Amino acid sequence: MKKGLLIVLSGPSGVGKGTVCSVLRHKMPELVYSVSATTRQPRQGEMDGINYFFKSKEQFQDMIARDALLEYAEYVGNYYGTPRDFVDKTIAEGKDVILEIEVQGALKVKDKFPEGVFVFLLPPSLDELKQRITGRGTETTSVIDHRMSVAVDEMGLIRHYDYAVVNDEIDAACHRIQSIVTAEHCRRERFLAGYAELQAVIEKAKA
Ligand SMILES: Nc1ncnc2c1ncn2[C@@H]1O[C@H](COP(=O)(O)OP(=O)(O)OP(=O)(O)O)[C@@H](O)[C@H]1O
Ligand SMILES: Nc1nc2c(ncn2[C@@H]2O[C@H](COP(=O)(O)O)[C@@H](O)[C@H]2O)c(=O)[nH]1
Repeated sequence: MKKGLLIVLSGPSGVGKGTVCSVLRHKMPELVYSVSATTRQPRQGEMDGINYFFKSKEQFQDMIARDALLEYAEYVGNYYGTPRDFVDKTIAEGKDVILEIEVQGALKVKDKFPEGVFVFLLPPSLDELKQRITGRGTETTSVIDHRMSVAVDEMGLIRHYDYAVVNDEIDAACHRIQSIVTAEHCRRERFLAGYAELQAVIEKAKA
């Protein structure tokens, strides 16, 4: 069976990964979202198993020891990781999976899964990025400052990605990502049955 795509949406904190991903999931219901594990405390309204699998540090370390994570990273004082089995199983079923993860983790996925599609979401400017993190109102000033300094380092890693998408307008950013997914499917089609048939026609014409 044809395997699904692994799409990795990454970028600095506050750029809008979560927002874009949730709009994208409405626009592309066929896209399967991978729920991460984290040791961070739930924010108001977040639900276990929906937003994250909320774990204690011991539970998270046990997942690492069991090799149950495709990747994990420590980010601003907490651990975050992608459960491996869900991703493997879903892709093997031919469904496209989207991961919404930070930059260190995305680069680890790239090592293990180079055929993935790596998309870096960019803010229109650093000022706008700070306003978005601050405006969300979920972090203290010191965490915001820490996330901003990490963001600047992360942007230097954009060259490792396949695509850069500016999140100026949510719908426009989603549209760009939809186009990328469509293009990647078309790119992979060239190795499938139609391509083999085309080769046979070319060989026959040449004979
Ligand atoms: N295109 C946009 N224009 C204006 N505001 C936006 C846009 N995209 C997202 N936002 C706002 O920016 C804030 C941060 O967005 P979001 O939480 O999705 O970012 P994130 O990249 O997932 O952050 P984190 O990595 O910290 O979880 C939110 O308040 C969101 O409503
Ligand atoms: N490496 C990973 N990063 C992840 C994962 N799940 C989420 N994240 C990223 O962590 C930061 C902080 O998230 P927040 O919910 O505390 O704001 C953000 O950049 C997420 O994209 C994961 O499984 N692995």
